[in-house]
Amino acid sequence: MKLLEVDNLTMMFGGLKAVNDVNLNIHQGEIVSLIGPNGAGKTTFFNMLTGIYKPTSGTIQFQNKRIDGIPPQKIIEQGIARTFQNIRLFSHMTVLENVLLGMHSCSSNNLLHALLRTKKFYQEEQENTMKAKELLATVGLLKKSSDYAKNLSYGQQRKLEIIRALASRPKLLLLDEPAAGMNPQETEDLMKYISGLKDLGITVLLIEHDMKLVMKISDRIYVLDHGTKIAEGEPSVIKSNQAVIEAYLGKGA
Ligand SMILES: Nc1ncnc2c1ncn2[C@@H]1O[C@H](COP(=O)(O)OP(=O)(O)OP(=O)(O)O)[C@@H](O)[C@H]1O
Repeated sequence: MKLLEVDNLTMMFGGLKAVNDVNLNIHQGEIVSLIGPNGAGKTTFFNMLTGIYKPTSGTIQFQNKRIDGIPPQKIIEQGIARTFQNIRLFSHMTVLENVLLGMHSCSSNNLLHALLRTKKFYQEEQENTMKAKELLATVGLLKKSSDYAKNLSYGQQRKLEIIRALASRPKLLLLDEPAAGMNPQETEDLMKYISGLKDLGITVLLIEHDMKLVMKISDRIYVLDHGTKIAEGEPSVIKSNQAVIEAYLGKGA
């Protein structure tokens, strides 16, 4: 089943076509990577998928419903969550609180229940805490639940970002350079973790510069260069694609 279908997506900033007429689709259960040199338009593409930017033209359908141009919060509610290139945790809150915040973005607990501190509110808080702890355990962060997010190592903060995104129970998880700044062992662990998300029914779209990781983990890869899609296919095909090699290494490569 097609989970995400993007047709002719374009984003202009003044005269600059940051994303130029891009088509992309993702099937349920796939791990798809979006790669390309610096400035290729990858993050702009994510920003359109998550409602931060309204596309200049083109359409985005998620589970057969148009989502282009709708606000970020509504997109989370539809089942798309993301992490950011620059870590965006609440550094003066605990690890557990950061995950709970991710949950509240999809919680049925409305303001009234929270204000009145109803029984329903407490029940839901308890359930959320349990689920948050279960999620933290999957990346070895349970014992850090009460630590401030700012006191985690860089690799741990990246993991926490992923857990916070997963807390909203997404069907599609967008990861923007999750391995940036990680050491080789942390990257290896992360790769296994992302692969494991498939078994939980989570589909992944990944922006990543670590080519070893991308080639190992991806079912399919899309390549952007200067906003335009220059290649798509399985890792073995992308590896030997001349346009891709030139985009990364320059003409004559
Ligand atoms: N808000 C904006 N206003 C103007 N130009 C922008 C804006 N956001 C991005 N751009 C430009 O759009 C182009 C694509 O940028 P984008 O950040 O999407 O690339 P990227 O592939 O994610 O790059 P990187 O790998 O370096 O993160 C760049 O030329 C960038 O300067």
